[in-house]
Amino acid sequence: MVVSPKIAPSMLSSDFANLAAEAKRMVDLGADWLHMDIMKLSFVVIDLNDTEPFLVSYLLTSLLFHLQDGHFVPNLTIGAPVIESLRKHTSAYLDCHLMVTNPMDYVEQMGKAGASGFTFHVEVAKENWQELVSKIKSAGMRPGVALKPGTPVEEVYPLVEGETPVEMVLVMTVEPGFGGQKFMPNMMDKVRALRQKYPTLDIEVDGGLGPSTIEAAAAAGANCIVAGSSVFGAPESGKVISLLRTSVEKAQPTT
Ligand SMILES: O=C(CO)[C@@H](O)[C@H](O)COP(=O)(O)O
Ligand SMILES: [Fe+2]
Repeated sequence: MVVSPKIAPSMLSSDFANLAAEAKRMVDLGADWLHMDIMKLSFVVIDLNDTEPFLVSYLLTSLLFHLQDGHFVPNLTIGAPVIESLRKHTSAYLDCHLMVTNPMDYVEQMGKAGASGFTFHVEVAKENWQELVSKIKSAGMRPGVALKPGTPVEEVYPLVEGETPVEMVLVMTVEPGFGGQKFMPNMMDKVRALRQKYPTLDIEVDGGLGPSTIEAAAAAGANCIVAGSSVFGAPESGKVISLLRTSVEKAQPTT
């Protein structure tokens, strides 16, 4: 075994009202990591004519706050307070995927909240990735870098080879933003290129993974598998988790 499989159910597809119980259920069914998608709202539509003045002022203040960051993806999910609450209920590895435009702003709070891995997007960290990676490590988290489908894989090479390297590359196999989308098989070229160059690197795939797509991802060399709708939507989630693991194990070269 060169790299060990890490099966990471995406909690984006879980019942948010029962997050702690859902996390325990996944760990009991064999999950190695819990994948937490942290996204920021892109745009707010409000009808000002029909709104109380105090609410208008509150909404405008929030909107200004959001605009400092929020235009990476058109969705709003969870943040550090939820990670902090969940951490009280589980010791599992919380694999946090930050879909925000200013990841640096979140390092300290995510570290304090109890995040285990902090994966930022290369598209928004071209200028400051070295400082970002150092801060993530100092905050006690494992740094990872993600790339969107349209981003060439070469863009992450310097981050893997840097003096303070990232420890995981996350290849997006759908456009970031939502669960339940269709897997993009052509992204496997990126995974193959990464695996050939870095035999022991953790390579994560995220988006549309499940029984019908895992073979392609595992054969290309992915070992960390994020799966949301295929795991939570299955009648027997544990069977899907085991199948994902077996596929990764089978595809590994034996040493
Ligand atoms: O980062 C994302 C979406 O932006 C993912 O982590 C999804 O949550 C994966 O969900 P499925 O495609 O497996 O349903
Ligand atoms: Fe994700």
